[in-house]
Amino acid sequence: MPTITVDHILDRALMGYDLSAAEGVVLLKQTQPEAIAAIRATADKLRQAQAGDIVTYIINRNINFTNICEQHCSFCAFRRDDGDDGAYWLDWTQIIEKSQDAVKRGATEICMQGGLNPQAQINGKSLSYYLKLVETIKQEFPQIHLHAFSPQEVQFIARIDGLKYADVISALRDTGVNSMPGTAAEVLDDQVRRVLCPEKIDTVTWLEIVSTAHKLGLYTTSTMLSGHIETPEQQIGHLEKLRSLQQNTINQRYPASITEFILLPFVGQEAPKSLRRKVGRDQPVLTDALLLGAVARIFLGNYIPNHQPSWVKLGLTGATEALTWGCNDLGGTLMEEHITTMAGAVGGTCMEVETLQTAIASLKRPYQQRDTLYQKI
Ligand SMILES: C[S@@+](CC[C@H](N)C(=O)[O-])C[C@H]1O[C@@H](n2cnc3c(N)ncnc32)[C@H](O)[C@@H]1O
Ligand SMILES: Nc1c(NC[C@H](O)[C@H](O)[C@H](O)CO)[nH]c(=O)[nH]c1=O
Ligand SMILES: N[C@@H](Cc1ccc(O)cc1)C(=O)O
Ligand code: SF4
Repeated sequence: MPTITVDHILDRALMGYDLSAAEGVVLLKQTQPEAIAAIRATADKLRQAQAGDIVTYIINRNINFTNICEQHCSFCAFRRDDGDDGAYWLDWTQIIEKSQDAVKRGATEICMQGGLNPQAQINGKSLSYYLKLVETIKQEFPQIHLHAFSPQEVQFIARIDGLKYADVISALRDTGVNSMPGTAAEVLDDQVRRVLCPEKIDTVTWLEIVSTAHKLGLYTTSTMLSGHIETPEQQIGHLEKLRSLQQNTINQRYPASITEFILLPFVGQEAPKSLRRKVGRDQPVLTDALLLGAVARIFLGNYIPNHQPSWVKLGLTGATEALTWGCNDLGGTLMEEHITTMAGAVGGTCMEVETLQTAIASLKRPYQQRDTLYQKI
């Protein structure tokens, strides 16, 4: 594809037009340095117009309450069977201690997700267990924003208890969940999902649960697990589904929407052998993640203004570089990270506020602490 086509696509994007899927694929397939530089520059200009120069971060803590999981996603090094080496399930005291420590260290958010543990029930009800998790944190720390439970976890509860997704989400919201992570999206393509996560919810169900959350007033994030077996066409198909969902959310005037897009490059080092062998590398390819992040900004930015790289997966240097490829947020301090660290990620498990600030300042951009919904703090 001649560069003239790329220039034409980028010019139209700068004028505010939405990219078509075919145009998105053209951008992703570029290999010439000049074309890639032009894509980066366009993503950076759109970032400035859509989100401004300030780079945000959040003081938050991850709590992964258990890694015991009934599913077997082919990318996941975190899951264990009950009784396996390294299997864990936090008790209520540990949950309170971690929350207390988070609050003491200035966290405004707890980001909570876990494995799908069939034993996590109270009086035979999965929902009762999850509500107790929420209550345990919220009774002690009502001020903390609880960002919790992926669409897959919502479906797990609904399936076990025979409930509608809306009933599960309303109950979680009424008990103290304030927003939901848009994880379990992986790649929204059922052909890819058959290899990556055959036991997970399908594409339509992920979209349905996220849309239901918005209808019920819960903001969500959105993610993509990239850099494994997916094609450029499937990557763009994923972005197209997120964009349509957000457009519909806006058109229907739902009370909440997607706050941000987070690219999650696959870490293969300790991932189950079959996928790791198929992918053939241990760590993400930074240049691939940067280009895909830039195309995501161009493709989604009219509707999803905030884009975050993952310092856990790319390292802080890689994530800082992504701030010049369309990203405007450096994510959270996290305090602890297990999921990708167990997969062999090199980025670390915790960031000090000063470290994030120094990284942002190295680009001569201003920094600002935010809350989960991107309000300044
Ligand atoms: C581990 S799950 C936790 C919540 C719940 N068990 C679920 O699957 O929805 C959270 C997300 O971590 C990401 N993740 C897991 N393993 C990863 C890996 N090896 N590299 C990058 N991201 C990974 C996936 O995108 C996954 O949806
Ligand atoms: N929690 C993890 C993130 N990012 C989450 C953000 O810090 C935050 O929860 C979000 O911006 C909502 O405000 N990224 C990872 O790679 N790994 C995590 O565990
Ligand atoms: N970043 C996601 C949560 C997340 C957690 C763990 C991961 O490995 C990846 C993503 C969100 O805030 O919505
Ligand atoms: S990604 Fe989530 S559902 Fe899949 S195996 Fe890991 S913990 Fe379980």
